[in-house]
Amino acid sequence: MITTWPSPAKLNLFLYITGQRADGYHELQTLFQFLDFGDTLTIEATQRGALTLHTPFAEVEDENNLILRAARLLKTTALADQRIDASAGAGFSIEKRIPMGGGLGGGSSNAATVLVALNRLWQCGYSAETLAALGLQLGADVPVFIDGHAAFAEGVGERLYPASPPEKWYLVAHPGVSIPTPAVFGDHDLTRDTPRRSLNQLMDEPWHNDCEAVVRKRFRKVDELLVWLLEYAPSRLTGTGACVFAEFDTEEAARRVLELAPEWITAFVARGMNISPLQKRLSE
Ligand SMILES: C[C@@](CO)(OP(=O)(O)O)[C@H](O)COP(=O)(O)OP(=O)(O)OC[C@H]1O[C@@H](n2ccc(N)nc2=O)[C@H](O)[C@@H]1O
Ligand SMILES: Nc1ncnc2c1ncn2[C@@H]1O[C@H](COP(=O)(O)OP(=O)(O)O)[C@@H](O)[C@H]1O
Repeated sequence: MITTWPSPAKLNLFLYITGQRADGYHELQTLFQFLDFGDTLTIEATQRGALTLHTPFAEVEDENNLILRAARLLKTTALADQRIDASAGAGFSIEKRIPMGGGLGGGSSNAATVLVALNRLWQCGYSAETLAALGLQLGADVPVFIDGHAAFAEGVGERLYPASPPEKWYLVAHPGVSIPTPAVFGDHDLTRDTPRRSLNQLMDEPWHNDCEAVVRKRFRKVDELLVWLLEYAPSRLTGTGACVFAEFDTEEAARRVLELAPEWITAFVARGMNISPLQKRLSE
């Protein structure tokens, strides 16, 4: 049977770096919200054993593709736990809409969707907590996509607390550059000592992203994009970039600005969602 699954994008509505662990990873306080915009995965569970991506990416070898890495991880784990046998297989196709390396979490979201969907299709019976722990091995943002609820995250993103920020409309814009996460975390000028605050305190204060200054300094296009957007609405970076978002109370207001966007800007309008489209699909 062929099934289709949403794989939504996320925004980091704020992102603060509060320290650095001994292993070099940065301690964050961040607020995740999903978008009603994302990729669509088509998955066919088979009994032929193989895990196949029918729509390979030009930019990513199959071996490194998070779709197949997530599928392999679930298969290995479920085989060891004797929840499936070696004949469990799957074929994947994806309609990719989320720009890669954009800070919109596309790769992590694809991994989460694959774990959740195969858990259902292969009837592995793992809880969301177990899937999230597995997903964390693939990327810090995978657990929030599995959990499916907007969340305040601490640590490197593994401690999640459900949150319900306003579901605003966003103009999300891509400056045409891809920014690798390590380039930002490795920058000497990065702010790494923002004091830790409670969620209540954070919700009451204006929101920022500690990566923004470094990204604006290193990538002129991101700076130009923010200068342009800030004329119209509060705007900032998501994740470690490259995408930025401007927030609006209505879709019409966001679309009016979209129409004014200069040609070099690729942008779309989407709504913030506190329950992810994947979560909604699961409860259908
Ligand atoms: C900071 C966030 C916020 O959403 O950025 P985006 O990737 O979405 O832009 C994520 O948590 C990113 O997590 P994740 O996507 O797993 O990071 P990776 O690409 O695996 O990290 C690449 C490298 O960045 C550094 N890194 C990453 C996360 C972190 N909290 N501290 C770090 O220092 C590490 O050197 C790591 O090896
Ligand atoms: N299925 C996938 N979708 C997107 N990126 C993937 C995928 N598999 C592996 N990657 C790699 O992960 C990197 C980060 O991707 P992504 O999660 O979309 O961006 P970000 O971490 O900036 O939000 C990409 O640049 C790409 O090399």
